[in-house]
Amino acid sequence: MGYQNEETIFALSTGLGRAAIAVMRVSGPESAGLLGRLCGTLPPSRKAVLRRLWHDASLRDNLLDEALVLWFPGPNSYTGEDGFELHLHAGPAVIKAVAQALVAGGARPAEPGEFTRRAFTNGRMDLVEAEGVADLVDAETESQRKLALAQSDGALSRLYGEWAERLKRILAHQEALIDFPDEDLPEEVEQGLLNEIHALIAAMQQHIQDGKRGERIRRGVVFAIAGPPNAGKSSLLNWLADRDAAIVSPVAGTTRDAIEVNGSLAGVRVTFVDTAGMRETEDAIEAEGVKRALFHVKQADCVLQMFAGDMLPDNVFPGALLIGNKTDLGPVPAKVLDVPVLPVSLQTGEGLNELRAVLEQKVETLTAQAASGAPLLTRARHEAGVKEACACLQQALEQEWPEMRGEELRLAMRALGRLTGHVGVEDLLDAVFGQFCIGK
Ligand SMILES: Nc1nc2c(ncn2[C@@H]2O[C@H](COP(=O)(O)OP(=O)(O)OP(=O)(O)O)[C@@H](O)[C@H]2O)c(=O)[nH]1
Ligand SMILES: [K+]
Ligand SMILES: [Mg+2]
Repeated sequence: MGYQNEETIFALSTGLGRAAIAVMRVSGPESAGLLGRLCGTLPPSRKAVLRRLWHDASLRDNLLDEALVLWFPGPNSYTGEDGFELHLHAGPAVIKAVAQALVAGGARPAEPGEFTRRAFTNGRMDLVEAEGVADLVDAETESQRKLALAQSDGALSRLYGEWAERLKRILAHQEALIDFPDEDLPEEVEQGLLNEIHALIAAMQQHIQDGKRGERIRRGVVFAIAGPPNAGKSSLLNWLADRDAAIVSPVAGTTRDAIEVNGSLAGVRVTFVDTAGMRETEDAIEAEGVKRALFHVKQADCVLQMFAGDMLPDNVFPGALLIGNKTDLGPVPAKVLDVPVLPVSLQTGEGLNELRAVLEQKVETLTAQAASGAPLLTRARHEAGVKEACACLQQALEQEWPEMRGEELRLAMRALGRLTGHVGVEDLLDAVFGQFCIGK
């Protein structure tokens, strides 16, 4: 992309707070000068060396710290520019003094995500990989880590790149049909081209279908707990959270606002949402709670539908796990409306181990790897891009005129290009990089 950043930036790449070591990261054209100013001479490339850091080494003015220094000359650095890292003693006064020395040398503090944005600008990674880096920084569970690592390592980008290559070949054939309309190109050329478009559409549709799983891993699997008042929904939430997250009381209609608790099951991030008991009510606030409950039921990946004792539900939400609570007061039926019931007692703990196993199983099913082993899409942005490309290909199949078909194919190509950031993405960049922390 050939675009050079004039400014040299710096940021603390480690978190603030009491720690032994803080890593200061610097990138930009003035890096060599700055590092020389701090420690005298440039250390060897890509080797950790111990150096004294001065406010201005040439003057032996104000010793700041003794630190490990790493010099990363471009273009084979994270950002593609010259850069270096200082592994400082993490005292706030040390960090502040080094930051002041960097500013005195002409650098400025980095914006959130600016290092990775420069890596993108300098062609060191594409947009999908950059998003993978952001997810890796945020990863809390094993499955999030694996997904983000594969993505930042380019697995998803390679899949989109492959599709772009296939599309390029289709376009080339299409152009041949346009350029030689009256020559006797064999029928097979056109049929082969249509077959290829069909195959690509099928691959994209499969990817979109599998995609829900990737997104679930990234943002977590959401369970909504729903049912009539006093079924024991908040009691269930508290057990799942292992703390008193929600108020439990014998008063029907205790919970009004939806209460969310995060945790992890089977190595996957999960969110449980406790909701207001569903019933007809005159109370305006409770009615609002019921409305919110229905909203969460709709949004959830899976509904935990509770009832107590013999207050059987007269409908079951699609895909819901039915939980029959308060077995200590009497038995619950094995099935309701043909859906098996998980019998539990939040009071005595009966059935809770079995319930946990069922929930783990559910999480595994909802986030299972695609059968094809293909990388999963992880964001609504990817889904929208692939859907757009797919829609253009479907449009292409409808077109009688070769020129019109060619135009739809080019639009599909653009949609794929925007995904990885290879075409016209200026407006996208702030959205993608704004979510990073400073120093990445
Ligand atoms: N005997 C018995 N009581 C239970 C059990 N689980 C919950 N309870 C009691 O049932 C009452 C209602 O429990 P909650 O957890 O507040 O029920 P809820 O479904 O959240 O109720 P709302 O928020 O009002 O919709 C409380 O008094 C609980 O102590 C159980 O397994 N056995
Ligand atoms: K209650
Ligand atoms: Mg409640």
